[in-house]
Amino acid sequence: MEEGCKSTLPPKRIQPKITDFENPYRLLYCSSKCDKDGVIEEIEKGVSPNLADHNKRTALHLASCEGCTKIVEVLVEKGADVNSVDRWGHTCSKLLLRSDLVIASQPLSDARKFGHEEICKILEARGGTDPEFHLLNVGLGFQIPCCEIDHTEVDMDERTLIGEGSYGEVYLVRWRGTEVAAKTIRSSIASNPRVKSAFVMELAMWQWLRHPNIVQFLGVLKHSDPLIFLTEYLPNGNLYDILKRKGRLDPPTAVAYALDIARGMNYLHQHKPQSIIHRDLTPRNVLQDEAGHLKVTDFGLSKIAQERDAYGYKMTGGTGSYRYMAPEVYRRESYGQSADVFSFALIVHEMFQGGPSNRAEEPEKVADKRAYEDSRPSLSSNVYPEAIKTLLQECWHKNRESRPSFGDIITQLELIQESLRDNEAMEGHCSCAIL
Ligand SMILES: Nc1ncnc2c1ncn2[C@@H]1O[C@H](COP(=O)(O)OP(=O)(O)OP(=O)(O)O)[C@@H](O)[C@H]1O
Repeated sequence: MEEGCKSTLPPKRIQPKITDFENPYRLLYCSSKCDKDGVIEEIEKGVSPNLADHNKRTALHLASCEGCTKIVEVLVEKGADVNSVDRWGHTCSKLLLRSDLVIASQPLSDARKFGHEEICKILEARGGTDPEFHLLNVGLGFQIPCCEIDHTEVDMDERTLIGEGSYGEVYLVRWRGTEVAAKTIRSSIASNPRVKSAFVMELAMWQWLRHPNIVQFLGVLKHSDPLIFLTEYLPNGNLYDILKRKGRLDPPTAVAYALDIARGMNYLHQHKPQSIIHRDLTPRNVLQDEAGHLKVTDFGLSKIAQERDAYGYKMTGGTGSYRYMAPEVYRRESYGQSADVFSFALIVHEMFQGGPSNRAEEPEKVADKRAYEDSRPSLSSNVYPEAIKTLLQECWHKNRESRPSFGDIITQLELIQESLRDNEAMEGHCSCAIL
């Protein structure tokens, strides 16, 4: 404590912020990470076991997906609703199946989908139920595991344009009384049956994913041409626009945002049986929800962009992704999860900086210099806490094996977040005492 700082007053209370993760995210995060102590700690603090995120995904949904039997036991013991239905209700009751995998919005369905037998038994014993599924065909000539939505349920005439990406336009539409985003895939792209089927297969994978920091996929519009799929609507737009509007973020907000992205990415990388590598993690592919939390979107789709390249289509790098591209990806070498860690570091750097440090330079030139001259953004400004500087240097290390995993990044960011809170509390305490 600083000299002259009296300890007679209680520390100034830090007002909860939109980016505060204490509630409910810690319960949800601990549940998805099978952290039993963390879950018990949160419940003992008074957090409801039925507390849910913006999409009404509860801790039980997450633990059931991840196969965290011990967490499921604790939650049901503490009164968690085994039949809680998320925001999308039974939206995927019409499911396209190739195997006996299922998608649904209830914990039992989540557990069954991932083959967590023991959890299924626990939930069934407590009266857990499972929605109904059907075999359907999306009109591609073969059956694929993808949730299909009847076009009569979405009034495309009432659509509002939100933006445009390299695949097509994105609209705000109403579906069953809820505002959702409708992403269109240009006919020029989707008319190629191979590209279309690659897209739908990626979407099919996306539908299985459920995490508070991953944009929720809802389904593909039946017989749509251009191909249209629905995801949840994130009203606050993307991180690129947020940074353009707000400029540099204060360290607690930047760290909270970084944690959001890292948690979403960790979920993708830990996905079983196959890890999901994003390949195109950029501020434009990170969206903000009403509560101020960030969610990662469009993973896997860049794979198709590469395929499109082979067919003569434009690569996503042209829209700015080059700025975030790992050197090994740019050099067209083999790459893995650590390529996403590299992109993540550049995004975090921008959050502290208020935007890209080399705006004037062509994105491709930037990527080239990173790949062949080991050029990296400057960390000389005093806006970066020391621990953040160290983390960024590790994450954009030229040797990809030296980059940390997202699990490690989360641990480090949580420590940084804690120390920022301590500093804030200490500063508040000191200024109160002095006043
Ligand atoms: N689910 C969503 N909710 C709200 N806005 C969205 C949603 N998805 C995309 N958008 C907005 O629509 C615009 C276009 O998004 P899209 O994902 O098609 O392209 P992009 O990510 O900007 O570029 P690219 O396709 O090259 O990656 C962006 O401004 C984005 O913020």
